[in-house]
Amino acid sequence: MKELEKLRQEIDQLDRRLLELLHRRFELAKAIGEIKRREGQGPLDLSREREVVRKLLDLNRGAFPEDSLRAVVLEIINACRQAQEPTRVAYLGPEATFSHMAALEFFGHSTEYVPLESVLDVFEEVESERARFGVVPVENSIEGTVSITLDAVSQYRVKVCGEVYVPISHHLLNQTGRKEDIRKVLSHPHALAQCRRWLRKNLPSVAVEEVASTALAARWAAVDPSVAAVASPLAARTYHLQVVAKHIEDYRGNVTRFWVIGKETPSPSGRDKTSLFFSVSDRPGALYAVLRAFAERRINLTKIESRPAKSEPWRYLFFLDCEGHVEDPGLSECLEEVRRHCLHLEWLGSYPRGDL
Ligand SMILES: O=C(O)C(=O)C[C@]1(C(=O)O)C=C[C@@H](O)C=C1
Repeated sequence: MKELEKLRQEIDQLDRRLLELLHRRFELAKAIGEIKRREGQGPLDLSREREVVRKLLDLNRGAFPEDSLRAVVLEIINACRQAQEPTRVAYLGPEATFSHMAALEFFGHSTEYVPLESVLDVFEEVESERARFGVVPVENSIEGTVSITLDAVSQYRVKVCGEVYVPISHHLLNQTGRKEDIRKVLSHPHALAQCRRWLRKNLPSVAVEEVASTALAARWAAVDPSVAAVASPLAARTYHLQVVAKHIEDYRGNVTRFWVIGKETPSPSGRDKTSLFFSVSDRPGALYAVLRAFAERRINLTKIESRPAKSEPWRYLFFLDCEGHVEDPGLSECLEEVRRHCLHLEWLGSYPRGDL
């Protein structure tokens, strides 16, 4: 037998074994689902999921690429969780936005997705429990905070229960893949801003127009041959577009952080983050007293940002993210002290940290 045939036979045998193992894993997850239902627990245990992924990544000594291993394992867990209870997830649509990519990364392909028109629609869908989770952008490494998300999280009765980082890379897409056919370029203002130099250099006389999302631009390009969209590779696949040019952003290392919002709190995973917001009285040292409480306990802050309180001019809400889980004794004691220095303090959630 030829060597190639022999190797293929071995792969076929291994694939059959993988399939058997997948079925067995699926049955075990269903049995766990039954126990959770009897005990009145929801199917999702984000901390356990992160632990399963981390254990396998730690064990990975072979040549199989880490990114691919992570994607395969997450997809298997997602299918098992979906078998326990179908999960409806809302995201900032339309299909093929970066929020959609974040949702797919977190919840996999076997989940029921609801694309919605605005960030507030996603919050409303989750608050009213029409969707169990929502995925919204919170911060971009170049453009900064998505203020509508911070404002909404302080107003709606939802919690932050996860985070996902998605590398942002823009492609120029149209129906033919030919630059000469382009009369107009459409995209979201952030995407256009991130590709401004490239567009000016490579398409100097072509009109550039802003639309509500990169995915909407791709939808336009799919029906108008004179239009090109600045959008994601997922948009190219979803709307059957050709790539005119890849990675046209002016800055590399562009990443967006997304929040997963819902009504549950993952248990501590050992690698968590906590988000909160607070207001302090208008006097010297008020903010310092809050920050000192974290500093004295050596609790690392990963972000702090102020937003107008809106109830009164020149009053602010401070949004803060720190390392740790609200159930960690050090952090819970810290928050007790912080509360004494604040006019108002609200905990927004503790969740496993996303992988950068
Ligand atoms: O361990 C559990 O609690 C399970 O339900 C199994 C499992 C998995 O497939 O590994 C599935 C869903 C949960 O979110 C966590 C893990």
